[in-house]
Amino acid sequence: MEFNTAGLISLQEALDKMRAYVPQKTVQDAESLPLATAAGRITAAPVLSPIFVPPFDNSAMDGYALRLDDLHEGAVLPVAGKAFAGAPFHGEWPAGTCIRIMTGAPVPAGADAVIMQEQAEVSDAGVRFTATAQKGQNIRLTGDDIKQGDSVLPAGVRLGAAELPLLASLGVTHVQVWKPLKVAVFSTGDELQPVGTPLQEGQIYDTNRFAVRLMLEQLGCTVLDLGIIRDDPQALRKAFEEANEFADLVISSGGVSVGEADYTKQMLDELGEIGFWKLAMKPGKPFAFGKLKDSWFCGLPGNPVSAALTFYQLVQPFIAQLSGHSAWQFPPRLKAKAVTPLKKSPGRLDFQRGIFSTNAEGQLEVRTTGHQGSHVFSSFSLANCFIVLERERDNVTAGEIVEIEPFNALLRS
Ligand SMILES: Nc1nc2c(c(=O)[nH]1)N[C@H]1C(S)=C(S)[C@@H](COP(=O)(O)OP(=O)(O)OC[C@H]3O[C@@H](n4cnc5c(N)ncnc54)[C@H](O)[C@@H]3O)O[C@H]1N2
Ligand code: MOO
Ligand SMILES: [Mg+2]
Repeated sequence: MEFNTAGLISLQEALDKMRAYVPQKTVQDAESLPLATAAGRITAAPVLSPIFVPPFDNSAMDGYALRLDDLHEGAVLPVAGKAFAGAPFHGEWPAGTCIRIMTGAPVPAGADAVIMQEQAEVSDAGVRFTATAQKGQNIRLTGDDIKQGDSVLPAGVRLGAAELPLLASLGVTHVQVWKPLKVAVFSTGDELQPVGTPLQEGQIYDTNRFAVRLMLEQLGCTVLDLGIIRDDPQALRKAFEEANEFADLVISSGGVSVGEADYTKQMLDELGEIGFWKLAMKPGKPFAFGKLKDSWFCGLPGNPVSAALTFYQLVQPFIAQLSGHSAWQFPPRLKAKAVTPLKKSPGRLDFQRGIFSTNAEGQLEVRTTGHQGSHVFSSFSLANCFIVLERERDNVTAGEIVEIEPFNALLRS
């Protein structure tokens, strides 16, 4: 049976509405951190290079630095000195001689080229070259890679293993980054028990808080975990108020649908304002977004697959925007051949969990992880992508081309 989906907003409308709530960041939101503690943070301003890279002309080869004027047929050039990386040559360099030079060593003033030692014959008289040279050959020029004052990283990028070593290579000691977002999280449900507690009749373990907390930590947020809150309006009001007090963003799970113990939407209405509720998306139909007194609010549905999926598809981009992570984007969607049939009824954009791979012909293909119920979390742990099926389409037969969205590091680290 399918629900009546007429009044549901699309995922894109929901994302647009959430984006409209994102404020402009100000200088108070930024801080300066030493490089060693800035991993995972987002740049708040472009980083400019304080130096030229390389900082001086240097040799790309182990060989001999020379003046091209001295390089005539049959010439034998005595060695006038040596230049090492870290120990430049500073002596007299008479005409008609060359300098022994190692890779990375500063090129002595006046040298036109470096000839690699494989193209040199050394005797007591000096060095005879077996190849000619072009002006500038094997010399890495000052500022070849980066000029002093160049912007090497824009604002809005996350600092990781590709970015921080670059800044270290420039001698940058501190970097301007955005302060981490403070996020409060709680699960709601009388049936929920934390891991480590024996289950009584009708009880289950709390999956969602574990999933949400882990993803928040990966996104670089500072997390306040308020635990499991009973399906009781008083207890919920207290949790909402405490969360709002601490956090920029409050995330709950469960109680967001229409059952007699579902109070989330009512709380949001009483304590703040509802931005939207209910999406044409599967899983993840009941999802509440809005504003509390001092924070934003996202109410994830209780079913674990729905909670993880709505976090991934809606909350993750919202957090990226609130965190100033403007370079953030989902991995691009790809076309793949479905090698298993997929069940789908029209009405909601469907994010099924799939496993994609390259077949013997080099084409992408995708298979279902099996049972797609929103309580079946194993469908997530087996998968490496979403199979994205448009809102109004129905079943997919094996052999059809479908769209897939590979998981990013949040789900596949
Ligand atoms: N009459 C209708 N019923 C339901 C509708 C609907 O449109 N009309 N929508 C269904 C859909 S879709 C979803 S998704 C769920 C969402 O329910 P709630 O957000 O109200 O969540 P609960 O009722 O509290 O729980 C649902 C389900 O998930 C389990 N759960 C809850 N929290 C956790 C947790 N932290 N860890 C693991 N499992 C959790 C809970 O035990 C329930 O089984 O509503 C449908 N109903
Ligand atoms: O959206 Mo519910 O999340 O389909 O199970
Ligand atoms: Mg419910």
